[in-house]
Amino acid sequence: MPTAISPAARYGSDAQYRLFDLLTAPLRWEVLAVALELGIFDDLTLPRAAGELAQQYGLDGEGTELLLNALVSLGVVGKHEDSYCVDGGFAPLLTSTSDISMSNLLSYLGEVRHVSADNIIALLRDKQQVQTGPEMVRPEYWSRAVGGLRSFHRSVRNPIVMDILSGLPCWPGVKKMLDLGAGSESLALDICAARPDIDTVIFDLPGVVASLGSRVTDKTRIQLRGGDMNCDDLGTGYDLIWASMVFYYARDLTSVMGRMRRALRPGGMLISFHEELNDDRTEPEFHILGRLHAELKSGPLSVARGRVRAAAAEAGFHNVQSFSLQTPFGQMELVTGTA
Ligand SMILES: C[S@@+](CC[C@H](N)C(=O)[O-])C[C@H]1O[C@@H](n2cnc3c(N)ncnc32)[C@H](O)[C@@H]1O
Repeated sequence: MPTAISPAARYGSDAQYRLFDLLTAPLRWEVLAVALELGIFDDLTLPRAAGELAQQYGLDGEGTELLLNALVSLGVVGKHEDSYCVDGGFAPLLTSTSDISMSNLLSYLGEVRHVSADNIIALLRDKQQVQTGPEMVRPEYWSRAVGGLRSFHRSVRNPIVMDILSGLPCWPGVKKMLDLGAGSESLALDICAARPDIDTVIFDLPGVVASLGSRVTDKTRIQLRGGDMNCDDLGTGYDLIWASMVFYYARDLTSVMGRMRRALRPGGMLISFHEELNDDRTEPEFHILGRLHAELKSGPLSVARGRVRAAAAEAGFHNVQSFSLQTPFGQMELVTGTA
């Protein structure tokens, strides 16, 4: 007998789908954050039953199974015959002992970026009254952020940066470079390992630099320089300046660019690595939403489209060029110029 009803393959409007997806979005993160907090991924490198894990953590058995099923629905854990195991592609990123673990990074970024609806309203009403949230324009914020930045650099960012640097035509000739607003010693260490003939200068705020000293053992190859890029001496004779996600703190970007141009040897290269927003400052979503908490707290930070290129040209850089790159941390713009 043919069935009396013939359901449509897909009901509802795109807008309805989008709204239900937005409703679900925070839960995706909360479930992942719970698993990171409990260290579940470290215990799921081999298949385990929900009951076993519940017993190990002293948790409710039924609830643990619900949580594990939710992790399976996210696609980060697999389930086979009632045993759970972290998915192979995610294992090195989510287990805490892996070299490229993102577990500390995700917890750090979750704290920095996420903000409750109540706190957004409080920030909109009177941000001076809100005691919490990232104050990225204050030097003290960056002294506390070093661990989070280090974990970002090691797990995700440095392999991308090393690929960019080693692809530069000028790279084989680079003997001295500056990592401006480095945030951690991690890139300098990777450069030192790949190219022991390069001397790297790490320039950052004095509080940040002070906390990096103990991690830099080879002080002949890696030099630490504390200061404010707006007014303090950046050093001289660089073949390359790498400036990544630091221009938000330039009081006058053209003037800082001029200081960088003079710090380079003639013919040396500046590389800027920053996001760029569209002219309406509404895209890309990753940067707009990701910065909302920090910007509600401290005012707009993100770099507008063309801003770096224009400042580089105004400051006298030649052959200014721009390249858009897709990265796991959003679309980025690489701007290069020659001194
Ligand atoms: C968003 S982090 C970027 C770190 C790293 N460059 C990266 O790409 O991940 C911003 C960095 O700029 C540094 N910074 C902020 N203001 C600065 C200033 N006036 N002079 C030099 N560095 C500054 C901070 O200490 C921090 O390390």
